[in-house]
Amino acid sequence: ETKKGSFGISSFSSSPTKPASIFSDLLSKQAVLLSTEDEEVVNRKMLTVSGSGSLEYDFYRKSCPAAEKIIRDAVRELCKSRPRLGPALVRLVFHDCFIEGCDASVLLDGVEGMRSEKDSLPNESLKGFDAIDIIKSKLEEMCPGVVSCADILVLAAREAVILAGGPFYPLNTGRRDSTVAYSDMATYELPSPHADVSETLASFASRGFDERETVSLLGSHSTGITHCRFFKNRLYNFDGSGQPDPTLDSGFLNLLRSKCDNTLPSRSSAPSASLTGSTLPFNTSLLSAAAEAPSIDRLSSSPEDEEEVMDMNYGEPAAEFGTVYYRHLLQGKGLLFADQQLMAGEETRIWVRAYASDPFLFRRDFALVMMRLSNLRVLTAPRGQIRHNCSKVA
Ligand code: HEM
Ligand SMILES: [Ca+2]
Repeated sequence: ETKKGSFGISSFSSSPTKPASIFSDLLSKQAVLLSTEDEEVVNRKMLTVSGSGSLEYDFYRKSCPAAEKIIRDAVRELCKSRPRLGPALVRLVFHDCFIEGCDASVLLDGVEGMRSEKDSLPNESLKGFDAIDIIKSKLEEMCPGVVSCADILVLAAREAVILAGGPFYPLNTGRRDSTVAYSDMATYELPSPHADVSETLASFASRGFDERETVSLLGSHSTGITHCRFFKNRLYNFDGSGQPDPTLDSGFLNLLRSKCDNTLPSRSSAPSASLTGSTLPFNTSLLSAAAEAPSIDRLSSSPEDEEEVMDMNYGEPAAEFGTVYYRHLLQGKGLLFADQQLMAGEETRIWVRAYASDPFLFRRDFALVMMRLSNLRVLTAPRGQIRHNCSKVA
């Protein structure tokens, strides 16, 4: 079992001035397990500097002491039989927190007068909702009406990061759930896979993330899958040119073409057949692509046999979480256009290089940025509510 604090801690500076200095102390050393009390001290110190507002360390210690353990065990258990669940949970927390903060707004079903975020275009391929429901019902049995769906989301995603080989990061709790979904915002403000580097940076800057943080967050793309439709235009018809994206390495192009036919949604035709790749920006091209594509049951635990998907690591042996993603970018082998664009920005390129060559630096930065993501605009009492069922307002 991965222990809290097992991420390379051997010394701790007692009067740190900046989070970064704490983390470099903590994470650039060889792994040494801390005793439980030491862990507690370190976690509290890191949380104090992480700026999570009125959230609290171990918020449920009295009201539902087993909450965090129930979530951790459930995620581990579920991921054993569903290896694709973990990455889906990490993506889910990003799509929640990016839209009006970590308030579980993404989980709400649409009702009369309110469209759901789930049904917005960028969220169409989100999965893992059923897993959150399973975890929530376990918690409701134990302590009804106590643990928020928003806390479940961030804690479940943290566990999934660890299962993917990523770092542990401490999280405060006490988030509350929204009473509304922000469908339009989800449609227009989630970043596009077709965005260039300045669009991506602007999008993350609007949520308070700088270049370095944006590059480190994208390291999440070293786990999970992507559907071919999100990068197919790069293989066959980039920018309407009828040609592939010229920045794609040619061996890599052939590999991707062998996995992703140039037809939608059939798998059977030859890769070089017609040139139907999408060429327009996110809101238009994906609307049509998504409309043609077979719908995927987001609750289903079965493999995605209905539509072509590509492993984020395209089947290469699972290397270290994070590092492999940045090394691929250095080789021109980013899967999404937005991924590869990190090499087109002067400052983003510097961080890609840094993370490709220094796994400890990446783990440190990734832990910090996931803490920041998990604390975006949280709702705390008396605002918000605790839902009983994560897909419905209480
Ligand atoms: C420019 C920003 C980003 C864009 C354009 C983007 C886009 C995408 C796309 C198109 C997919 C494929 C989804 C599918 O085919 O089902 C994906 C997958 C994924 N994304 Fe992102 N993403 C971005 C940032 C992030 C961030 C910040 C995180 C987490 C902190 C994240 C985590 C993931 C994960 C874990 C997957 C794999 C999901 C799975 O296997 O089910 N992404 N992303
Ligand atoms: Ca939200």
